Amino acid sequence: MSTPRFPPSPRRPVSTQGPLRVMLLENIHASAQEMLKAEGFEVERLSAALKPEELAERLKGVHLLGIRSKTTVPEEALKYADDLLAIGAFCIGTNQIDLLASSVHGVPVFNAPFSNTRSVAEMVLAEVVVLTRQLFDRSREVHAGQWRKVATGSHEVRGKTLGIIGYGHIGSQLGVLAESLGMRVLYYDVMTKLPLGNSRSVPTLNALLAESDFVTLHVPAMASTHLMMGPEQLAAMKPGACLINASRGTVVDIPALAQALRSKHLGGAAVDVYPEEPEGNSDGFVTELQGLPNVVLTPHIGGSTEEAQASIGKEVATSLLKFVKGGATTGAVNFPNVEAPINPGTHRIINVHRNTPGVLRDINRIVSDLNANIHAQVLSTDANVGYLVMDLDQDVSRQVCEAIAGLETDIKTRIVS
Ligand SMILES: NC(=O)c1ccc[n+]([C@@H]2O[C@H](COP(=O)([O-])OP(=O)(O)OC[C@H]3O[C@@H](n4cnc5c(N)ncnc54)[C@H](O)[C@@H]3O)[C@@H](O)[C@H]2O)c1
Ligand SMILES: O=C(O)CC[C@@H](O)C(=O)O
Repeated sequence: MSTPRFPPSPRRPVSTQGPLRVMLLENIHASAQEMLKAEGFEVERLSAALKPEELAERLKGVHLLGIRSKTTVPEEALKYADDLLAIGAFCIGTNQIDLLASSVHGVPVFNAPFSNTRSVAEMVLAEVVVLTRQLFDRSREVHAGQWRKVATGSHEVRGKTLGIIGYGHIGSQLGVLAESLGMRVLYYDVMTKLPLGNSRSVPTLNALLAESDFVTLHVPAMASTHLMMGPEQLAAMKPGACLINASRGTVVDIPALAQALRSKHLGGAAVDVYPEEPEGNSDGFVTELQGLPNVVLTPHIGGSTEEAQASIGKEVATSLLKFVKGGATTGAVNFPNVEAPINPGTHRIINVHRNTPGVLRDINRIVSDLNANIHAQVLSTDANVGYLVMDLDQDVSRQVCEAIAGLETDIKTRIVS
């Protein structure tokens, strides 16, 4: 775990006077824009990702940032984003964001942990059939005027074994769908998971690779999953087996996969995610896998269905609104989770501070010196930051807010009135 680098204390509350500014990147669904606009926010919606330097520049004065998987949010982009209240990752993966830096800059990150999982599971199931029947190759041939009616190497999926690596929201749904086609389902996960249907967990990755006709990856991008399918693991797969990766591009060693396909050790592959992906739809793309037989290449569209995107738009916009309006951090992936009922007739102070001893004492001294009455106070901390939601009498709330923002330990303070 890297050491947190706290920004200098802001000395002033975040200004939330006037309409809040929202920047949505990467073609986030219009459902999010509609919800945020309905609250009176100024919403700018762009179709592509921004490079970190441009992002840093354009984040000045922005209160809410919405991204998907292509926008990298490094610490540098957060340094001058003094007004940034929260980031919405309109997807599942949050590996593109420096979560520690966001947390110590007082910026919670919200994602959509379930909304696109069914879409991914359906696409992967389709790919199992497409690969075993070599449908894309046959289709390409007929498009080119070639008639190759062959059965060799084509199989039914009934009775074949699907090996799922990562039995989370996607992997477990996929297992249930695959059983409905008569497949045998094995899974390997680092956590103990409830097997659904007749699926069976195996104790090691190698045990899964040795038995599976199809191996599909559904793990997050993290140090322990980096290149987890390398030359050794690919060699451990059954001859003629197919590999599917719709998780993250860093999980599979692409040159090793290309080699395993060229040598015909593997019978095919479907790849949706790549170590480096273009930022927008007009950019070109090159991978070593292009042109190989029985290889399905898709442009990171596992979760790209209208149903999933509309639902993600609403889910993440709802989290952002609950945070802006009441300070709720439930579901934030990098922040202490707090959700306090609204106290009508009070003003709510939202404060993020360095988690060092004595901060609550200092804050309560300010409240007491200003003779303010506390109606509610909820504090939750993690290793780096403390997150405080406090409801006060309206007449003193602004003074209290300004005094708290002046504390050495302060990271971000605002008032919701
Ligand atoms: N292609 C797409 O468009 C698309 C869409 C959605 C999600 N994704 C990717 O799919 C990933 C999985 O999504 P999910 O919703 O199922 O996540 P999840 O968190 O529900 O499940 C991930 C599972 O992987 C397991 N795991 C972690 N490290 C492992 C390891 N080393 N070996 C085996 N298992 C391990 C976890 O214990 C967990 O059960 C996401 O993190 C995201 O990167 C891609
Ligand atoms: O929509 C995207 O950009 C990412 C989809 C997927 O990889 C996710 O993490 O949810």
